[in-house]
Formats: sequence, structure tokens, C-alpha cells
Amino acid sequence: MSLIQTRNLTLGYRGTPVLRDVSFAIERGEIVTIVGPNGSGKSSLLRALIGALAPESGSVTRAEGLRIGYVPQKLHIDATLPLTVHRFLNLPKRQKADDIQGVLTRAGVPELSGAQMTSLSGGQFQRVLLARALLGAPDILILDEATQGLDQPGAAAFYRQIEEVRSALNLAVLMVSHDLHVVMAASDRVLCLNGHICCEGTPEIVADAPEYRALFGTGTQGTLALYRHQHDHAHHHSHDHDHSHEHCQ
Ligand SMILES: Nc1ncnc2c1ncn2[C@@H]1O[C@H](COP(=O)(O)OP(=O)(O)OP(=O)(O)O)[C@@H](O)[C@H]1O
Repeated sequence: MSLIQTRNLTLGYRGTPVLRDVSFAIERGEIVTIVGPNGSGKSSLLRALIGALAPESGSVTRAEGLRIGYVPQKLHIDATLPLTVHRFLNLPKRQKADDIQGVLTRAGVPELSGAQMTSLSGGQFQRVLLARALLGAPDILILDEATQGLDQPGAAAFYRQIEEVRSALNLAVLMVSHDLHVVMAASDRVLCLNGHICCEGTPEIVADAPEYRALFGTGTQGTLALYRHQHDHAHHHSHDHDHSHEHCQ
């Protein structure tokens, strides 16, 4: 069974339509990225998937007992407040020291436990947020533009970390991003939204689709090729989904 599935999901705010007829499912082990212009309904879809926004029609089904780990865009930390990474990860609930060290290691920052939150670089900060999301042993990680403010190499490194986490823990990853170049390459599947699913499939299929090009231009392919080249066969994925039905329409 899928971790989360929607059928003909239609969303809106007091009669203003936002998304119509979205049928989507995400399985364990998959990395799926949602792209789309501003206002295309990406965050609304995430909100509906986690149950924070009720459908106008259609349905959202979550696997029983599904644990969701959420990585926000950013989080404001009061610069005057002394707060170590270790203490931050103990909020709001006290955690075992081993568990904290474990998620920091998993997030690629094992050395940061004693560091002050306010001293972290953007990339380190996002990894600490990733570590926090991992504390609940999630089945699915949901990231809402988690690399905003990072430069392109920083964002690419963060997504490689996400891929490592996915491979190690076999969880699903669903992310919204504007970093089209790097994020598309790090995804198994891309969903392009514009009031509805205008296009979906592997990054290559979506980047080639006229609907996607009409929205985002044609600059993505070269970067995808470069990323693939650098990244080729660096690791093995344990999942094996059949996406032969992928299409753009
Ligand atoms: N709480 C709300 N009340 C009313 N309208 C809303 C609300 N939240 C979002 N909207 C509207 O719904 C539409 C989709 O917004 P949403 O935030 O889902 O898009 P998005 O693709 O995530 O955009 P962005 O890339 O700018 O973050 C927009 O027109 C927005 O103004």
C-alpha cells in the first residue's frame, strides 16, 4: 500500500480553486519532487497530504500509523538565546543522547552537537532541521523548499544527503523546490503543478515536456546531464518501481 495516496483531489480556499483533480501516490523508498510556479498549489498540496487542509472533493489516504518528518523552509532562532544543537534537538521532547548523535550522524553533521544554533552555516542549519525530522523515525520526509538561501553547490550537497538518508533508511521523500536544476536530478519522479498536475515522470521526461518548458524554459537539461555524470552509480537504490506509465500531458 502507498504511504500517501490522493484520488481526484480538489483543493481551494473559500470557493477559490487552487488544485483540481490530483491523483497521486508515493511509495516507500521514492524521492518525489513537486515543482511549479508561485501560487501553483505546491504548499496547499503538502498541507492536504499531512491533513492540515481538507479536500473540497476527492480523497487523501494515509497508511495507518504513518509517521511524517517535516523539514521547514527555515526556522527563526532568537540570536540572543544561547541554544546548542543538542538542546535544540531536545525540544519539545527530551531525547536519548544516543538518538541525538545518531540522527546528527545520519544528517551528515556528527560534530555539531555542542555547537550554538546561531553559529551554524545555512547548510549546517538545514542538516540540523533534517536531523530533527529524523528523530521521530519517519516513514516519509516532507521538505518544503528546504534549501532556500543555499547556493547551488550547497543545495546539491543537501540533496545528496537526502538521497543517502533515503537509501540508508528506505523512507520516502516528498519535497517542494524551486532549485529545479539540482532537485530534479536528485528525484526519482517529478510532479509539475499548475492548478493541476500538468506533467509528471522522471526528471528527464519532465524536463523535456513542452508543458514544463513553457513554465520554466529549457535551461535544465545541461545541468541534469552534468549532475548525472558526477553522480552516476554512486550508490544503489533498494527500490524498484515501475514507472513505465509516466507521461506528460
Ligand atoms: N490560507 C489561504 N487562504 C486563502 N488563499 C490561500 C491560502 N493559502 C494559499 N492561498 C492561495 O492558494 C494559491 C496556491 O498557494 P500555494 O501556497 O499552495 O502555492 P505554492 O505553489 O506553494 O506557491 P509558492 O511557490 O509561492 O510558495 C495561491 O493563489 C494562494 O494565494
